[in-house]
This record gives sequence, C-alpha cells and structure tokens, in this order.
Amino acid sequence: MIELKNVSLSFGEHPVLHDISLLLSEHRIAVIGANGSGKSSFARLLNGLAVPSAGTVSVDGHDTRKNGKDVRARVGFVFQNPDNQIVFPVVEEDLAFGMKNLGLDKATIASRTTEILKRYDMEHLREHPAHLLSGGQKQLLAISGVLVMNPAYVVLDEPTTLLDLRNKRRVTRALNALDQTLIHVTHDLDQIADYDRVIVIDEGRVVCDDAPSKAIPFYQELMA
Ligand SMILES: Nc1ncnc2c1ncn2[C@@H]1O[C@H](COP(=O)(O)OP(=O)(O)OP(=O)(O)O)[C@@H](O)[C@H]1O
Repeated sequence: MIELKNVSLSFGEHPVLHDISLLLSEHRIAVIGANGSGKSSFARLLNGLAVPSAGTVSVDGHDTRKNGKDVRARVGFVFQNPDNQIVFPVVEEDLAFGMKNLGLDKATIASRTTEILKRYDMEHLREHPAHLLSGGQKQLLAISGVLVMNPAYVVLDEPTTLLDLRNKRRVTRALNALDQTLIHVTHDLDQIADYDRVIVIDEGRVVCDDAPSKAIPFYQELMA
C-alpha cells in the first residue's frame, strides 16, 4: 500500500500540493485534473522522484525520504516522454539496464527480455537501435523497461499522449492486462471509465476521490 500523510510540496516559495492524505491500494487508480494542477508532482512523490516538503509518503512501510532504493524497487515510473526513459542505444540493452541494477543474473535477464518482447509483439526489434523506434514502440519499450523489473506498483504519467490511435489502444490494452496496482495520470477520460478509483486534483488539492461514475462528471463540471 502507498500512504501519503499530510503531504505538501513546494518548489522554493511556490506551493504545489497542499496537505494530501491518502491510502492507495486499489488495482486501477486514475489521477486527473487541469494543466498545472499538480498531477505530475503528485505522481513523482510516489516513487521518491520528489520528496515532500512536509508530511510523509511511504510504500509498503518504506519512507520515500529515507528508503529511496526500496521504494524504487517497488514502484516503477513511466514518464510522459519515453525519450526521458530510454537510455541505451539498443532495445535489449535498454531492457537489461534496470534488471542489472536489481542484481538479476544473466539467464533471468535474457528470459525476461524475451518474454516481454513477445508480450508486446516486439521480438523482431530486440537488436534494433532504440532511437529509431516509432513513438508508440518507444512508449512500449519504456513501459516494458519498467515491467521487466516486476514492480508491485506502476505509476504512469500520461503514457499515451504521443501515440496514434492504434498504439494508444495497444498501450491501453497492455496496461489493462497488468496485475500490478496502476496509478495513472491522464487527461483521457475514456481510458479510465472502468477504473476502481479516480482522484481529481485541482490547484494542488484533492477535490474529489471517488468511483469514475462520480469523479468524472465532477471533473467535467469543474472544467465547464
Ligand atoms: N521542478 C519544478 N520546479 C518549479 N516548479 C515546478 C516544478 N515542477 C512543477 N512545477 C510547478 O508545479 C505546478 C504543478 O505542475 P505539475 O507538472 O505537477 O502539473 P500537472 O497537473 O502534471 O500539469 P500538466 O497536466 O500540464 O502536465 C506548476 O505550476 C508547475 O509550474
């Protein structure tokens, strides 16, 4: 479970999130809100990419401020722009990177690489230069690079905004098939209609936290 207790976040003098307390344990959780409302900042708190200015964030009891390594082993983070995430020149090297950091042996790395490439129909791209992939393939590679590490939680910050309809559907299907707890920052309300929980953030505050049937109309009204 991810727990936020009285969490506030400021950048210098600029407050971005205000006194948020939440328990996150459902299978599919969406985070929605206007541009600049604080969604990415919220997401970045969940795996220790950002630490709170006040309050605590903990993942299965590990404080993100004190136990960053344990937290990052549990919480995978998929950035909006896959170019921020893909660091190695060849697809299989990029997939291996995170697993090497976890200390996995060569045979496990090779078998997980094969498995994930098969899962997303990308086996033929194993030795492909990563920078020559299409936007959708890059996004799938970025997601794959997180999933091969088998995190208990996957946080996604608008992972489909760059994609055409086919790749968006493909990524959406891939995400819907995951066993992990998913915390998904998105502007795409169609994608989250069957989620377990939707958190609406406005000006750095949680203003609605409910089922999609309640939270989505609330947000639409807020934006009207
Ligand atoms: N590293 C930073 N330094 C200073 N201010 C920041 C930083 N990151 C975000 N902010 C500010 O925090 C506020 C919230 O930004 P954030 O990216 O969390 O919003 P968002 O809801 O994800 O927006 P969008 O939907 O446009 O992606 C904005 O005013 C932004 O300018």
